[in-house]
Amino acid sequence: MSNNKLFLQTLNSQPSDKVPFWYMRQAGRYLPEYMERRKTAGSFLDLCYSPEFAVEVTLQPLRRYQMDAAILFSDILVVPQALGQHLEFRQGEGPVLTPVDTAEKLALLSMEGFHDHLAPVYETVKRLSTEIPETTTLIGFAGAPWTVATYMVQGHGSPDQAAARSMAFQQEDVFERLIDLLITATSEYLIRQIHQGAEVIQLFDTWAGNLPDDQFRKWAIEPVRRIIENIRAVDKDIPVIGFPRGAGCRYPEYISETGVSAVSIDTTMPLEYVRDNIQPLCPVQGNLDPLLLVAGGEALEKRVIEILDTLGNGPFIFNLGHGIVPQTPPENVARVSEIVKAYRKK
Ligand SMILES: Cc1c2[nH]c(c1CCC(=O)O)Cc1[nH]c(c(CCC(=O)O)c1C)Cc1[nH]c(c(CCC(=O)O)c1C)Cc1[nH]c(c(C)c1CCC(=O)O)C2
Repeated sequence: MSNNKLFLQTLNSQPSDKVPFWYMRQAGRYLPEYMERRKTAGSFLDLCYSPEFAVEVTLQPLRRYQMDAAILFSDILVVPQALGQHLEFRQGEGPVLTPVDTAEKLALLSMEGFHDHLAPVYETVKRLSTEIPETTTLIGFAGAPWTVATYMVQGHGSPDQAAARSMAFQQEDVFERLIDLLITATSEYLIRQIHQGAEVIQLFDTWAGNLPDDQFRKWAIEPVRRIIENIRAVDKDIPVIGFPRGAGCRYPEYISETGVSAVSIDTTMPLEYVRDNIQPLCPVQGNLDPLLLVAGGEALEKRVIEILDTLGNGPFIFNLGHGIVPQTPPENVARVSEIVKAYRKK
């Protein structure tokens, strides 16, 4: 293992006096150089399927802020697209898919052609593994099955994920087959990323928090447990960061049941609770509010220090509690990055 990588050291709970950092959605529309690239690349999905562009936009934030980790530039919804579901990203509207809400529509999806469709993503990972700086860790990722299913069933984003939650109650057998397909597809997708050079995997479960407790176990914990089992059968040491956003007091159960190596903590989690109840279980990552990063000023600096002082003495990766938003001033990201880089554990 390359022990000159602070990020990997921290994930392995090895002591260090510095705190590694990166930001969810660190590549994207808040950067003028991203917008410039996007103009020539065509649509957002074209950017995801062009290794040349995807490598370039992955590297853009690193040049500005020297994060400890680079995350593959892609999207969680390339998986349903590779399974045969129609997907577009409409300007100002986000993702639009043809809903998969019946057994008949589910039967149209398959693993045939799956890896061919995703070949450009694998190529991007391969190129990144040699192009990122030596001390930077490469993160591969996928959406967790529950969150991906919420978009697949509803056909677009929604505040309450009602279509998927209803389907899980009303057509449980069909919904379970959809989740099983996603477990297989996601495991294979991540194994390929690992083979091409991804050193850490993050599983994004953005909508996990909306599930009642028994459903949380069934659709957020169990699928992630199975994916981790599958990928560790191939690479027994691969670190996996879980992000069950909104899990609240269910974080400890999520950690012990899924086998994640670390968790990403959303903005709502109280720092002292995390320090006392979660950090003893595994390294944590988080949890600055992306909207405070937009607001900037003294309140931002104060909160960054508060997070570092509370969590910095255990294994900790500085990050946001959710992704960077497009209106974020790049100079605020620069300021926070400087504070974290200069910080030393006491
Ligand atoms: C739910 C989800 C999606 N995608 C993702 C999630 C889980 C994390 C989260 O909750 O933010 C994850 C994601 N999406 C993107 C990345 C790339 C890596 C990174 O820099 O973090 C990652 C890790 C790029 C993206 N994914 C998207 C963009 C913006 C596309 C553009 O350039 O117009 C980027 C850079 C689009 C996207 N993709 C998705 C939505 C709902 C949208 C539209 C909303 C929006 O526009 O921000 C699905």
